[in-house]
Amino acid sequence: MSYGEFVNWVTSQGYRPAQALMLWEQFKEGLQILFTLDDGLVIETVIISNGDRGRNTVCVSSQVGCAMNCQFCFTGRMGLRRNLTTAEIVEQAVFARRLFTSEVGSIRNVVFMGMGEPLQNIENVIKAADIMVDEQGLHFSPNKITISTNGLVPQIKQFLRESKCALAVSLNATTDEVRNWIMPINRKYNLKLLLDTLREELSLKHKYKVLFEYVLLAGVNDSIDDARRIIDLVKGIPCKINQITFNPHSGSHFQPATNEKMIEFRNTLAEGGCVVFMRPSRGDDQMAACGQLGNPGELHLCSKSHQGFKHCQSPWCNRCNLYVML
Ligand SMILES: C[S@@+](CC[C@H](N)C(=O)[O-])C[C@H]1O[C@@H](n2cnc3c(N)ncnc32)[C@H](O)[C@@H]1O
Ligand code: SF4
Repeated sequence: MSYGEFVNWVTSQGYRPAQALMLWEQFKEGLQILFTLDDGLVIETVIISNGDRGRNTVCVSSQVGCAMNCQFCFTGRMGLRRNLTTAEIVEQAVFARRLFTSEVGSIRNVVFMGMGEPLQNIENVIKAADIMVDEQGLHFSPNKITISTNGLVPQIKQFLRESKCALAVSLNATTDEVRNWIMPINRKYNLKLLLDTLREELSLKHKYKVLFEYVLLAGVNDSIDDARRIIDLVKGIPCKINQITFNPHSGSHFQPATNEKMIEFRNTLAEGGCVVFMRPSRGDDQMAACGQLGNPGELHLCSKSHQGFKHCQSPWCNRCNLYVML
Protein backbone atom coordinates (compact mmCIF):
# COMPACT_ATOMS: atom_id res chain seq x y z
CA MET A 1 0.00 0.00 0.00
CA SER A 2 1.37 3.45 -0.87
CA TYR A 3 1.16 6.38 1.53
CA GLY A 4 -1.46 8.04 -0.74
CA GLU A 5 -3.68 4.97 -0.61
CA PHE A 6 -3.21 4.78 3.12
CA VAL A 7 -4.35 8.42 3.56
CA ASN A 8 -7.50 7.69 1.56
CA TRP A 9 -8.16 4.62 3.63
CA VAL A 10 -7.70 6.20 7.07
CA THR A 11 -9.84 9.19 6.16
CA SER A 12 -12.57 6.81 4.97
CA GLN A 13 -12.33 5.22 8.45
CA GLY A 14 -13.11 8.56 10.10
CA TYR A 15 -9.60 9.85 10.87
CA ARG A 16 -8.44 13.38 10.06
CA PRO A 17 -5.84 13.63 7.25
CA ALA A 18 -3.53 15.36 9.75
CA GLN A 19 -3.41 12.13 11.76
CA ALA A 20 -2.45 10.05 8.77
CA LEU A 21 1.32 10.44 8.99
CA MET A 22 1.46 9.31 12.61
CA LEU A 23 -0.87 6.38 11.89
CA TRP A 24 1.23 5.46 8.84
CA GLU A 25 4.34 5.18 11.02
CA GLN A 26 2.44 2.87 13.37
CA PHE A 27 0.84 0.91 10.56
CA LYS A 28 4.28 0.09 9.13
CA GLU A 29 5.17 -1.45 12.50
CA GLY A 30 2.08 -3.67 12.64
CA LEU A 31 -1.56 -3.08 13.29
CA GLN A 32 -2.83 -4.54 16.52
CA ILE A 33 -6.46 -5.55 16.82
CA LEU A 34 -8.08 -6.46 20.12
CA PHE A 35 -11.09 -8.76 20.10
CA THR A 36 -13.32 -9.06 23.12
CA LEU A 37 -14.82 -12.54 23.16
CA ASP A 38 -18.34 -13.37 24.34
CA ASP A 39 -17.04 -14.32 27.79
CA GLY A 40 -15.15 -11.00 28.12
CA LEU A 41 -11.67 -12.45 27.53
CA VAL A 42 -9.48 -10.52 25.11
CA ILE A 43 -7.28 -11.82 22.31
CA GLU A 44 -4.94 -9.98 20.00
CA THR A 45 -4.45 -10.25 16.28
CA VAL A 46 -1.68 -8.45 14.41
CA ILE A 47 -1.62 -7.37 10.79
CA ILE A 48 1.92 -7.14 9.52
CA SER A 49 2.22 -4.78 6.59
CA ASN A 50 4.53 -5.63 3.76
CA GLY A 51 5.26 -1.99 2.89
CA ASP A 52 4.38 -0.85 -0.59
CA ARG A 53 3.92 -4.32 -1.99
CA GLY A 54 0.40 -4.66 -0.56
CA ARG A 55 0.82 -8.28 0.47
CA ASN A 56 -0.01 -8.24 4.13
CA THR A 57 0.01 -11.00 6.71
CA VAL A 58 -2.45 -11.55 9.53
CA CYS A 59 -1.07 -13.21 12.65
CA VAL A 60 -3.92 -14.97 14.46
CA SER A 61 -4.29 -16.30 18.00
CA SER A 62 -5.41 -19.88 18.65
CA GLN A 63 -5.83 -19.77 22.43
CA VAL A 64 -6.38 -17.20 25.16
CA GLY A 65 -2.94 -17.36 26.80
CA CYS A 66 -0.74 -20.44 26.59
CA ALA A 67 0.13 -23.34 28.87
CA MET A 68 3.56 -24.06 27.42
CA ASN A 69 5.59 -21.72 29.61
CA CYS A 70 8.41 -20.95 27.17
CA GLN A 71 10.75 -18.80 29.21
CA PHE A 72 11.28 -16.05 26.59
CA CYS A 73 7.59 -15.59 25.66
CA PHE A 74 5.28 -13.01 27.21
CA THR A 75 2.12 -14.94 26.36
CA GLY A 76 3.51 -17.96 28.21
CA ARG A 77 3.42 -15.99 31.45
CA MET A 78 -0.38 -15.69 31.28
CA GLY A 79 -1.00 -19.41 31.53
CA LEU A 80 -3.84 -20.91 29.51
CA ARG A 81 -7.31 -19.44 29.92
CA ARG A 82 -9.03 -21.42 27.16
CA ASN A 83 -8.93 -22.68 23.58
CA LEU A 84 -10.47 -20.50 20.88
CA THR A 85 -13.37 -21.95 18.92
CA THR A 86 -13.08 -22.49 15.18
CA ALA A 87 -15.32 -19.45 14.61
CA GLU A 88 -13.20 -17.23 16.87
CA ILE A 89 -10.08 -18.18 14.91
CA VAL A 90 -11.63 -17.71 11.46
CA GLU A 91 -13.21 -14.40 12.50
CA GLN A 92 -9.77 -12.87 13.04
CA ALA A 93 -8.86 -13.49 9.39
CA VAL A 94 -12.30 -12.41 8.15
CA PHE A 95 -12.03 -9.16 10.06
CA ALA A 96 -8.51 -8.48 8.74
CA ARG A 97 -9.74 -9.14 5.20
CA ARG A 98 -12.63 -6.69 5.64
CA LEU A 99 -10.26 -3.98 6.87
CA PHE A 100 -7.99 -4.48 3.91
CA THR A 101 -9.97 -3.99 0.78
CA SER A 102 -8.25 -4.50 -2.52
CA GLU A 103 -7.55 -0.77 -2.95
CA VAL A 104 -5.38 -0.71 0.13
CA GLY A 105 -3.58 -3.99 -0.35
CA SER A 106 -4.86 -7.37 0.60
CA ILE A 107 -4.23 -10.04 3.20
CA ARG A 108 -2.23 -12.74 1.47
CA ASN A 109 -0.90 -14.81 4.35
CA VAL A 110 -2.21 -16.15 7.62
CA VAL A 111 0.24 -17.21 10.33
CA PHE A 112 -0.85 -18.93 13.54
CA MET A 113 1.83 -17.16 15.52
CA GLY A 114 -0.28 -15.06 17.87
CA MET A 115 -1.34 -16.08 21.35
CA GLY A 116 -1.29 -19.78 22.13
CA GLU A 117 0.00 -23.13 20.96
CA PRO A 118 -2.13 -24.00 17.90
CA LEU A 119 -1.52 -27.73 18.05
CA GLN A 120 -2.82 -27.89 21.61
CA ASN A 121 -6.10 -26.83 20.05
CA ILE A 122 -5.59 -28.99 16.98
CA GLU A 123 -9.19 -29.90 16.11
CA ASN A 124 -10.38 -26.29 16.00
CA VAL A 125 -7.19 -25.10 14.30
CA ILE A 126 -7.37 -27.67 11.49
CA LYS A 127 -11.07 -26.86 10.95
CA ALA A 128 -10.30 -23.11 10.91
CA ALA A 129 -7.45 -23.60 8.42
CA ASP A 130 -9.75 -25.75 6.24
CA ILE A 131 -12.34 -22.96 6.18
CA MET A 132 -9.65 -20.42 5.30
CA VAL A 133 -8.53 -22.58 2.39
CA ASP A 134 -11.95 -23.66 1.10
CA GLU A 135 -13.10 -21.86 -2.04
CA GLN A 136 -16.50 -21.35 -0.42
CA GLY A 137 -14.67 -19.94 2.59
CA LEU A 138 -11.77 -17.48 2.45
CA HIS A 139 -10.05 -19.23 -0.45
CA PHE A 140 -6.44 -18.81 0.67
CA SER A 141 -3.84 -21.03 -0.89
CA PRO A 142 -2.84 -23.75 1.67
CA ASN A 143 0.82 -22.78 1.44
CA LYS A 144 -0.11 -19.23 2.51
CA ILE A 145 -1.40 -20.50 5.84
CA THR A 146 1.28 -21.42 8.37
CA ILE A 147 0.64 -23.11 11.68
CA SER A 148 3.48 -22.65 14.14
CA THR A 149 4.11 -25.16 16.93
CA ASN A 150 6.58 -25.42 19.77
CA GLY A 151 6.99 -29.15 19.08
CA LEU A 152 4.04 -31.32 20.18
CA VAL A 153 5.15 -34.48 18.41
CA PRO A 154 1.91 -36.56 18.20
CA GLN A 155 -0.05 -33.51 17.04
CA ILE A 156 2.63 -32.67 14.44
CA LYS A 157 2.10 -36.13 12.94
CA GLN A 158 -1.68 -35.65 12.96
CA PHE A 159 -1.38 -32.19 11.42
CA LEU A 160 0.94 -33.29 8.63
CA ARG A 161 -1.43 -36.13 7.75
CA GLU A 162 -4.69 -34.18 7.97
CA SER A 163 -3.87 -30.68 6.73
CA LYS A 164 -2.39 -29.30 3.53
CA CYS A 165 -1.29 -26.08 5.22
CA ALA A 166 2.29 -25.16 6.03
CA LEU A 167 4.02 -26.04 9.29
CA ALA A 168 6.52 -23.98 11.27
CA VAL A 169 8.39 -25.45 14.23
CA SER A 170 9.96 -23.26 16.91
CA LEU A 171 13.40 -24.81 17.36
CA ASN A 172 15.11 -22.11 19.44
CA ALA A 173 17.90 -24.31 20.84
CA THR A 174 20.38 -26.90 19.63
CA THR A 175 20.92 -28.98 22.76
CA ASP A 176 18.39 -30.68 25.02
CA GLU A 177 19.97 -28.96 27.98
CA VAL A 178 19.14 -25.46 26.70
CA ARG A 179 15.82 -26.45 25.12
CA ASN A 180 14.65 -28.16 28.31
CA TRP A 181 15.24 -24.86 30.07
CA ILE A 182 13.77 -22.36 27.63
CA MET A 183 11.02 -24.60 26.17
CA PRO A 184 9.77 -27.06 28.82
CA ILE A 185 7.90 -29.09 26.15
CA ASN A 186 11.34 -30.47 25.24
CA ARG A 187 11.36 -32.52 28.46
CA LYS A 188 8.48 -34.52 26.99
CA TYR A 189 9.41 -34.47 23.29
CA ASN A 190 13.16 -33.97 22.97
CA LEU A 191 15.12 -32.69 19.99
CA LYS A 192 15.94 -36.12 18.57
CA LEU A 193 12.32 -37.29 18.72
CA LEU A 194 11.06 -34.03 17.23
CA LEU A 195 13.53 -33.96 14.36
CA ASP A 196 13.33 -37.71 13.61
CA THR A 197 9.54 -37.39 13.43
CA LEU A 198 9.80 -34.50 10.98
CA ARG A 199 12.37 -36.39 8.88
CA GLU A 200 10.09 -39.41 8.71
CA GLU A 201 6.80 -37.57 8.13
CA LEU A 202 8.19 -35.22 5.49
CA SER A 203 9.58 -38.16 3.54
CA LEU A 204 5.92 -39.11 2.97
CA LYS A 205 5.02 -35.69 1.58
CA HIS A 206 5.74 -34.30 -1.83
CA LYS A 207 7.56 -30.96 -2.19
CA TYR A 208 6.82 -29.93 1.39
CA LYS A 209 9.20 -27.86 3.50
CA VAL A 210 8.96 -27.14 7.18
CA LEU A 211 9.95 -23.70 8.46
CA PHE A 212 12.16 -23.72 11.54
CA GLU A 213 11.92 -20.62 13.70
CA TYR A 214 14.94 -19.72 15.76
CA VAL A 215 14.84 -16.78 18.17
CA LEU A 216 18.38 -15.67 19.02
CA LEU A 217 18.89 -15.03 22.74
CA ALA A 218 22.21 -13.39 23.62
CA GLY A 219 24.59 -15.79 25.36
CA VAL A 220 21.99 -18.58 25.40
CA ASN A 221 21.62 -20.01 21.89
CA ASP A 222 23.46 -17.57 19.60
CA SER A 223 26.97 -19.05 19.35
CA ILE A 224 28.61 -20.17 16.14
CA ASP A 225 28.64 -23.69 17.61
CA ASP A 226 24.83 -23.42 17.82
CA ALA A 227 24.68 -22.46 14.14
CA ARG A 228 26.92 -25.42 13.25
CA ARG A 229 24.75 -27.77 15.31
CA ILE A 230 21.62 -26.57 13.48
CA ILE A 231 23.23 -27.56 10.19
CA ASP A 232 23.67 -31.12 11.51
CA LEU A 233 20.30 -31.31 13.26
CA VAL A 234 18.24 -30.42 10.18
CA LYS A 235 20.12 -32.71 7.77
CA GLY A 236 17.63 -34.72 5.73
CA ILE A 237 14.68 -32.47 6.59
CA PRO A 238 13.43 -30.33 3.68
CA CYS A 239 13.33 -26.96 5.42
CA LYS A 240 13.89 -23.23 5.60
CA ILE A 241 15.12 -21.44 8.69
CA ASN A 242 13.67 -18.19 9.96
CA GLN A 243 16.14 -16.42 12.21
CA ILE A 244 14.15 -14.14 14.54
CA THR A 245 15.22 -11.17 16.64
CA PHE A 246 14.17 -11.55 20.27
CA ASN A 247 11.50 -9.01 21.26
CA PRO A 248 12.22 -7.97 24.82
CA HIS A 249 9.41 -7.46 27.33
CA SER A 250 9.22 -6.29 30.89
CA GLY A 251 10.46 -8.78 33.47
CA SER A 252 12.35 -10.87 30.89
CA HIS A 253 15.96 -11.63 31.71
CA PHE A 254 16.83 -12.46 28.08
CA GLN A 255 18.45 -10.03 25.67
CA PRO A 256 18.42 -9.94 21.86
CA ALA A 257 21.59 -11.03 20.08
CA THR A 258 23.61 -8.19 18.57
CA ASN A 259 23.28 -7.40 14.86
CA GLU A 260 26.81 -8.64 14.27
CA LYS A 261 25.93 -11.97 15.93
CA MET A 262 22.74 -12.24 13.87
CA ILE A 263 24.66 -11.73 10.64
CA GLU A 264 27.51 -14.09 11.59
CA PHE A 265 24.95 -16.73 12.60
CA ARG A 266 23.02 -16.31 9.36
CA ASN A 267 26.22 -16.54 7.29
CA THR A 268 27.32 -19.73 9.06
CA LEU A 269 23.95 -21.35 8.34
CA ALA A 270 23.98 -20.23 4.72
CA GLU A 271 27.55 -21.49 4.23
CA GLY A 272 26.42 -24.83 5.67
CA GLY A 273 23.81 -25.09 2.90
CA CYS A 274 20.72 -23.93 4.83
CA VAL A 275 18.06 -21.68 3.32
CA VAL A 276 17.86 -18.96 5.94
CA PHE A 277 15.85 -15.75 6.36
CA MET A 278 16.45 -13.05 8.87
CA ARG A 279 13.14 -11.60 9.91
CA PRO A 280 13.21 -8.03 11.12
CA SER A 281 11.24 -7.50 14.29
CA ARG A 282 8.05 -5.57 13.58
CA GLY A 283 6.00 -3.68 16.07
CA ASP A 284 8.16 -4.58 19.00
CA ASP A 285 7.99 -1.10 20.48
CA GLN A 286 4.24 -1.52 20.76
CA MET A 287 4.31 -4.98 22.33
CA ALA A 288 2.57 -6.27 19.24
CA ALA A 289 5.21 -8.62 17.97
CA CYS A 290 5.74 -12.36 18.42
CA GLY A 291 5.86 -13.51 21.99
CA GLN A 292 4.67 -10.19 23.30
CA LEU A 293 0.96 -10.73 23.01
CA GLY A 294 -0.63 -11.05 26.37
CA ASN A 295 -3.19 -9.79 28.79
CA PRO A 296 -3.62 -6.14 27.81
CA GLY A 297 -4.07 -5.22 31.46
CA GLU A 298 -0.52 -6.34 32.07
CA LEU A 299 1.10 -4.57 29.16
CA HIS A 300 3.32 -1.56 29.65
CA LEU A 301 2.14 1.97 29.00
CA CYS A 302 4.09 3.80 26.39
CA SER A 303 4.91 7.45 26.60
CA LYS A 304 3.24 8.60 23.35
CA SER A 305 0.24 10.87 23.51
CA HIS A 306 -3.10 9.24 22.77
CA GLN A 307 -4.77 12.44 21.78
CA GLY A 308 -6.70 12.27 18.58
CA PHE A 309 -6.82 8.49 18.34
CA LYS A 310 -9.95 6.48 18.13
CA HIS A 311 -10.40 4.48 21.31
CA CYS A 312 -12.47 1.44 22.08
CA GLN A 313 -13.51 2.97 25.45
CA SER A 314 -12.51 -0.19 27.26
CA PRO A 315 -10.95 0.58 30.67
CA TRP A 316 -7.66 -1.04 29.70
CA CYS A 317 -7.42 0.60 26.28
CA ASN A 318 -4.59 2.84 27.30
CA ARG A 319 -1.96 2.30 24.67
CA CYS A 320 -1.05 4.28 21.60
CA ASN A 321 -1.86 1.85 18.83
CA LEU A 322 -4.87 1.91 16.53
CA TYR A 323 -7.56 -0.13 18.20
CA VAL A 324 -10.57 -1.70 16.64
CA MET A 325 -13.20 -3.52 18.62
CA LEU A 326 -15.92 -5.88 17.48
C1 LIG B 1 4.28 -16.69 20.02
S1 LIG B 1 4.64 -18.22 19.24
C2 LIG B 1 3.01 -18.82 18.83
C3 LIG B 1 3.04 -20.10 18.06
C4 LIG B 1 3.48 -21.35 18.81
N1 LIG B 1 3.00 -21.40 20.13
C5 LIG B 1 4.99 -21.53 18.78
O1 LIG B 1 5.61 -21.49 19.84
O2 LIG B 1 5.51 -21.73 17.70
C6 LIG B 1 5.22 -17.69 17.62
C7 LIG B 1 6.74 -17.54 17.54
O3 LIG B 1 7.14 -16.48 18.39
C8 LIG B 1 8.39 -16.83 18.94
N2 LIG B 1 8.56 -15.99 20.13
C9 LIG B 1 8.04 -16.18 21.35
N3 LIG B 1 8.43 -15.20 22.18
C10 LIG B 1 9.21 -14.36 21.46
C11 LIG B 1 9.89 -13.16 21.75
N4 LIG B 1 9.82 -12.60 22.94
N5 LIG B 1 10.60 -12.58 20.75
C12 LIG B 1 10.62 -13.12 19.50
N6 LIG B 1 9.99 -14.24 19.17
C13 LIG B 1 9.28 -14.87 20.14
C14 LIG B 1 8.27 -18.31 19.22
O4 LIG B 1 9.52 -18.93 19.34
C15 LIG B 1 7.53 -18.77 17.99
O5 LIG B 1 8.47 -19.12 17.00
S1 SF4 C 1 6.35 -19.51 22.34
FE1 SF4 C 1 4.42 -20.41 21.66
S2 SF4 C 1 4.22 -22.28 22.88
FE2 SF4 C 1 5.77 -21.05 23.88
S3 SF4 C 1 4.63 -19.93 25.46
FE3 SF4 C 1 4.74 -18.62 23.64
S4 SF4 C 1 2.88 -19.02 22.53
FE4 SF4 C 1 3.14 -20.68 24.00
